[in-house]
Amino acid sequence: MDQLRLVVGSDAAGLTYKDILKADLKAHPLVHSVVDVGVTTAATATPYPTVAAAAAQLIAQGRADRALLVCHTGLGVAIAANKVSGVRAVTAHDAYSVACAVLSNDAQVLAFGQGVVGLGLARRLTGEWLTHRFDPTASAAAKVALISALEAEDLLRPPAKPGP
Ligand SMILES: O=C[C@H](O)[C@H](O)COP(=O)(O)O
Repeated sequence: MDQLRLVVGSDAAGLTYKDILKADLKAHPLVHSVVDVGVTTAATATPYPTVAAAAAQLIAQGRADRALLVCHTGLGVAIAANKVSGVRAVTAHDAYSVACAVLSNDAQVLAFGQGVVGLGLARRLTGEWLTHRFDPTASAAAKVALISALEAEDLLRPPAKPGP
């Protein structure tokens, strides 16, 4: 199984978990590298969208394979990461969802809530997450391609106003 180039990031509310999970990841045989986009101290006020965008952009640029993001709930970092074109981010706190996020949705970003999930479970889920790989020949791929098509066609843009 290929090693993964990872990014980790958090706001101050997710810093404790982010640093522990980062250490776990750096020691894992399925991990090639870990880039930390911050924050690095509890006094750092960088807001969660800024951190999430920095991590997601590394993925969109092809400089990382996956990101693990932590905030208080795991919700805000996922919402923000999903604003970066080509990035699919989910919040998941159970093993089945973590597996399906990769196998079904080809999500590159996993988000945890430090205020939601226990540290032991977060560490276990992180280890399991590393073992999952999306199969581009699976039927799920066509549905993931539809997500990409939504971005490419910019279907969320308001329709042009009719002419006079
Ligand atoms: O989703 C947002 C996160 O939980 C964040 O850590 C806390 O955000 P808030 O301070 O805006 O509630």
